[in-house]
Amino acid sequence: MATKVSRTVEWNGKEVPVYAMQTISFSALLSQEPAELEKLVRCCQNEGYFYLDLNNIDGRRFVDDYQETLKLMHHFFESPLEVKNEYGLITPHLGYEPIGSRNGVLENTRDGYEMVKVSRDEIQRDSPHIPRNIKNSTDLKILENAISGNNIMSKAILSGLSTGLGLSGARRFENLHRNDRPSTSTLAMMHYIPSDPVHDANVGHQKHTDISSLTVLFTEQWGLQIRPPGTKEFGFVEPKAGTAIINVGDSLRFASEHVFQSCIHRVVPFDYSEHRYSVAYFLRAEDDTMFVDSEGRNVTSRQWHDEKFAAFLASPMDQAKTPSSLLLGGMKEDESDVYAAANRKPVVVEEMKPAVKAH
Ligand SMILES: O=C(O)CCC(=O)C(=O)O
Ligand SMILES: [Fe+2]
Repeated sequence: MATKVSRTVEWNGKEVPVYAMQTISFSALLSQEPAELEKLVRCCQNEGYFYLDLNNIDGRRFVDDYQETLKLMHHFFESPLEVKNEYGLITPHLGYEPIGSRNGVLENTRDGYEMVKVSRDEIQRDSPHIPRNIKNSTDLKILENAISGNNIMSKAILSGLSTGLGLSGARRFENLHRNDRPSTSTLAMMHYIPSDPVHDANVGHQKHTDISSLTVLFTEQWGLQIRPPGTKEFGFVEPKAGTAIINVGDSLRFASEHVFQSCIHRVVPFDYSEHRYSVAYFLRAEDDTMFVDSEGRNVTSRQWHDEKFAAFLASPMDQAKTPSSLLLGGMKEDESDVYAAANRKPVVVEEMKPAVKAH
């Protein structure tokens, strides 16, 4: 099925597609309406992404939670770097990553965002490990609401997919994502700094598929681009008020026996002068879930997470040596991507090491 382009926008000196995305109603999903479940299954099989419409009585609270999270993020990111680095990156799914911890979206750049992650397992502990500048009881409540709300949305989607595919009992996808089992599920809060792709050393977010089973993303700002299966170029995802952007990640692709599409995406500077904020919840499978990965290997969910995270953090040289099946979860691109190299004046970028704290 050909992917539809809803319109084009001018970006980087040319007209670029804005990809049309299906919308799934959270309300219809809760009632498991058969037509909605069929549409949901088709979205995951054909494209690997969709909007989740939260403009209804059950969904609006999650949009409100996102607004609260945004305020908390401003407070966190506007604190001095020493305060943020004091928390550091405790484990790959918990902690702070400063700007430039990973490769950027263009050759010879490092990334243009800082990120703080609070994991679902951590927020449930008696004294969770949380940065001290977002740790009062109001902050903890905001983080708990965001994590539980995103968990509820993503579980409703998993449940709809299981029913839509006729899976029962232990074969249902929810059964690989039980709430009381250890997992790397986490809430990632991101702040992208203004950047000019031609001159700046820190630009965007590298091309990848997500490690997760499902990603629930909130953002009000442009910048996210996807590369739908079979298309020849990246195009924008239009942010829409009252909706979350959902994409399938590698784990659900593997759990579906590689029938669902894991979404190839990246983040580019849209308005070069803008600070951009996004919140992604990564619902991940229980650590010891077994999958067959894109190379036919038997791996646990945790192993896939750890290997792919190491590839995310690897230097450009080391990353070039890892198979593309790791960064792209076995998804194929039809034609090579010219933006990454063509838009760059040759610059020398000092390699920056991520601030990973030993604990
Ligand atoms: O910031 C965004 O819009 C997407 C971020 C993303 O792709 C990720 O964190 O995996
Ligand atoms: Fe992503």
